[in-house]
Amino acid sequence: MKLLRKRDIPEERYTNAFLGYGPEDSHFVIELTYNYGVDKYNIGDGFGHFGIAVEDVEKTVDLIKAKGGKVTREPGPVKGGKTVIAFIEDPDGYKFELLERGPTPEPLCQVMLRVGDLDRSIEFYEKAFGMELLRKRDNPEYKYTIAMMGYGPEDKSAVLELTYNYGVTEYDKGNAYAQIAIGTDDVYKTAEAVKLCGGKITREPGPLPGISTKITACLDPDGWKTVFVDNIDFFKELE
Ligand SMILES: C[C@@H](O)C(=O)SC[C@H](NC(=O)CC[C@H](N)C(=O)O)C(=O)NCC(=O)O
Repeated sequence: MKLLRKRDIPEERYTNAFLGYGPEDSHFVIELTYNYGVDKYNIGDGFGHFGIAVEDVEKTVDLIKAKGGKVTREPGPVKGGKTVIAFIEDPDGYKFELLERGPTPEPLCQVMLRVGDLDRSIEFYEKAFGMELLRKRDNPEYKYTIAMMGYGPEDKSAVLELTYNYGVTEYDKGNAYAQIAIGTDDVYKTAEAVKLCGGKITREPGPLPGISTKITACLDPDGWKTVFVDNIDFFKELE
């Protein structure tokens, strides 16, 4: 990944770094936040992983090992499937799944979150966020079902991988993973749609104090947070 941007906000005592495989105006990126003086967080057990598509999982794992990285699951076909995967962990304990795929414009391809009721989540992300159910796969042998939700095909854009483990309705969300962010043309209409679908607005739509970027924030039925950012305001911020 490349470091795309770093910004320090001393008045709020945090620093951000934005990392990804392409520019922020057209790619999914990871926003890392360092809060002054805080060096440990609880990741909990609800957040799953970020997915990264690579052309050769085995080779990537060798490189990661050579650089002293932590591999938590060796390369091999996913249990109950064919895709070659591996899991690695960053220094803060965030998990990354490496998925073997052909070349893609968006290697940073998944955010996996565990949910307590898959159909409830699918309906929410379809109706409130306008996402599409791209794929649903049940794996009875390993007692889980996944649903891929997104705005474009899995091999070309980042998707949300929702995982339901049979019988598990609640997870500890910890205090480390924060949110996904999605661009919108109208934060006010987005907030209305979220409210109509039973989502909880945690920040009413409007401009952020100090800068004019309009945002709104909400929680899904499991309490996972999403921030919507006005597209035009965001592009201006990047200029
Ligand atoms: C290719 C795509 O389908 C996957 O990678 S699924 C990955 C799979 N997911 C789960 O097992 C989810 C349920 C699990 N109980 C959880 O909550 O994480 C996975 O992680 N497989 C691991 C393996 O070693 O194959």
